[in-house]
Amino acid sequence: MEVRPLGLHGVLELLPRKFGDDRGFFSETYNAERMAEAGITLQFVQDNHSLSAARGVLRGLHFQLPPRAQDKLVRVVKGSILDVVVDIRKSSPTFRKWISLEIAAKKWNQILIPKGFAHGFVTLEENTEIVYKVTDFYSPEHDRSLRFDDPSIGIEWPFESAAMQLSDKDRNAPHLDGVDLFP
Ligand SMILES: Cc1cn([C@H]2C[C@H](O)[C@@H](COP(=O)(O)OP(=O)(O)O[C@H]3O[C@H](C)C(=O)[C@H](O)[C@H]3O)O2)c(=O)[nH]c1=O
Repeated sequence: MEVRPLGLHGVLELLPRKFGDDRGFFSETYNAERMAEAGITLQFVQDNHSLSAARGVLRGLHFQLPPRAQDKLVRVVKGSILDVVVDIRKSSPTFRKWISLEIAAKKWNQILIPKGFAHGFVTLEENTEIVYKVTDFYSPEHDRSLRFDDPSIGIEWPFESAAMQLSDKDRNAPHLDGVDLFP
């Protein structure tokens, strides 16, 4: 498995091996030993799967607060997304900084997002499906949303705001200065 550091410390792009033949392909999409060899010893407890029917569906920015914060390992099994990660740790030298990465079934890449980061994505194709592992269970009481177009973060999305489809929760999420964050 290839591991590529991205522009925020601890956020990694992972590329598992894919064995193709005339039947199709086989890939170990998660292997704890391969992860440990890369210094990643997270214990995932829940798998999630979402389908977004349209191109331009934006989900996020979401995170769970401590003590129920989640590390996430995200991949796309159909279609493609522009994945966005924001550092929301007030004491971090990269607080408010964001990075984006295209994750696509065709690229077979994944992104590892540690606790302390808000996560969101916008779909680049219709009928995009993402599957992801998390290191703590869903806790509505600790689930938080952050405004995707907060000017104090300045995320450059590939579509105009009005052209993207969001849940009411996400469309009306608070800005950074109105959300409980990580210390
Ligand atoms: C996250 C989650 C949600 N749900 C229920 C709660 C709602 O009734 C329904 C849809 O939830 P939500 O609108 O928060 O789903 P997304 O907008 O896809 O949110 C996710 O997408 C962003 C990008 C993330 O990084 C998070 O993992 C997650 O927040 O599923 C559950 O039952 N378990 C869960 O773990």
